[in-house]
Amino acid sequence: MSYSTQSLANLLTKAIYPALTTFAFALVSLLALWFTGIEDVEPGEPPVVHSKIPFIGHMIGMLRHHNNYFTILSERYKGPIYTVKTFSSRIYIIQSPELAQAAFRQSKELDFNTIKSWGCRALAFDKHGTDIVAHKPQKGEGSYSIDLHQEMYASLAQGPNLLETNARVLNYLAKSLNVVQTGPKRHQLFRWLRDEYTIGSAETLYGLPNPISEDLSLIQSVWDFERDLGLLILDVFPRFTAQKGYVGRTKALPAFLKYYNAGLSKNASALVQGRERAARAWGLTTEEIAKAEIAIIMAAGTNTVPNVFYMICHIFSQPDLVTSLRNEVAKITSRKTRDGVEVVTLDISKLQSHCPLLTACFHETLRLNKTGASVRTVLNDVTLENQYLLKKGAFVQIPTGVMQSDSKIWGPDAKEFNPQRFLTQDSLSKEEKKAQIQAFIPFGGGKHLCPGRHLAFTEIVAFVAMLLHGFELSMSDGGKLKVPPGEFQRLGVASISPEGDLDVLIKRRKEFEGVVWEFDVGTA
Ligand code: HEM
Repeated sequence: MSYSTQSLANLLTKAIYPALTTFAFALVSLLALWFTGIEDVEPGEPPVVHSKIPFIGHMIGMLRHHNNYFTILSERYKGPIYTVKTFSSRIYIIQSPELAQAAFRQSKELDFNTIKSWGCRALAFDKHGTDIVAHKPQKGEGSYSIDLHQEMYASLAQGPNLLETNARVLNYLAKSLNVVQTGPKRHQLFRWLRDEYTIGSAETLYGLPNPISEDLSLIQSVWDFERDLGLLILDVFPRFTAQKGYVGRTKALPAFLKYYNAGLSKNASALVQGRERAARAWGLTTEEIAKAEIAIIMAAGTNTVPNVFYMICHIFSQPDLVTSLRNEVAKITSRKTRDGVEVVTLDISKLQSHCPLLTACFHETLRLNKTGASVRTVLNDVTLENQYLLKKGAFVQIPTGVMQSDSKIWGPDAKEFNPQRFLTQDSLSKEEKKAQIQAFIPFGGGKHLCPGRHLAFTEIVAFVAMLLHGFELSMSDGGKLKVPPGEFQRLGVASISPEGDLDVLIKRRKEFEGVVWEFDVGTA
């Protein structure tokens, strides 16, 4: 044997063979653990649900199926909670309504702020702003996120501020119906609602003038930002990977900056003024305040519009339902002549008490259409309901769509639109009723339950009530409205939008030609 052959043999025996053997042993052990299901989860942690491809399978599944991946997994695993492992990180997926509510209650250990601080990447915050948002206060200490939470929840809670906000948005929506006169108006329904609600929300939240009223092309920017939100949070070359969202946020910034620099926020709603107060108190700059606002105009519109769209489609595709609802709505409207003009007023304070079927249609739309998930991070090891160990650093995910369409909870017609289910809950057993109440989570839950839920109810239900009372809606060929299929549910999207738009005709009902519509929002 020559010297070089000898040293190669030495190298193989001394270094490469042992390394290869160790590697092969590790691989076989990992695969054995994989196939026996005993991966490195601790006793007490929820059971692991495997992907078909070891290690990277769940990652591929999420990239391929986005939100639908959790529906696919729920068909394979029916238990109350399970663990999904991707490399070294774990996600606990909750499928039981009772555990979901328990998780919402654990707001100290199961934290929402970490997720929110990721939003800083989507908003292109630098280190200064991110540090202020992400700061975790010690016991007894204050923070920006605590103050912001207080300001937002106080401004949108039932009371004078909310009445004022309701009045602003409904005044705008009444205007958009008053322009529909005797002849039918043709609209792409989703596009029309998207534009009217985005302009209306901007007027409501920021007053006049505001960045959107000054440049209507920013409506598209807000919706592009929402579409690319997941990719903007990932923040990997967003200029190329999330082109439209990137351009949208880049365009919105100077417009909001101009608004704040001109002192126009003195006209804003209590919500926007409260956000600014908290931001300035904790040292965020005007540029950072302006950067953040695209997220608020997005939060106000991107759930509202798909839900008002599908509520209208479900209702106007069923003529019998339209008749029943018109009877309800007629009870909360009045007609008077004022200064020679006939005015029809809808009293929104009576919506819930006098329109139970309409309210049930709202809930049923949210049940079918609100997807996405509430996500939390585990700050410290915690045991949920004295049973399931959740490890520090993991994620908890509560998939709304899975919970709200589970036939074990909602019955065999769980995938169908049936508003009656919300009117007949009292006839269910105590356990069945409790499961439905706990599984209905369109607005999330616990400390972070959506603060905009009262506003959302009013702006959606009052608008649909007026549309029912005073207008006919049909497809452009005169046929009754269709319910179009929903589009692919991208990760990060919270409510399902339609795959395409609906070409519709809107016209006044004969008996309401020439009247002026208005909403009575009540007084504090
Ligand atoms: C149908 C309409 C709406 C739906 C379905 C909806 C749903 C949600 C959900 C699921 C969350 C997260 C809760 C959690 O993870 O537990 C949330 C948070 C939030 N929503 Fe809404 N929302 C709607 C309308 C609105 C409106 C009109 C506003 C008004 C500005 C708004 C403002 C917010 C804000 C500021 C948060 C963050 C709360 C926090 O930081 O703790 N939402 N919403």
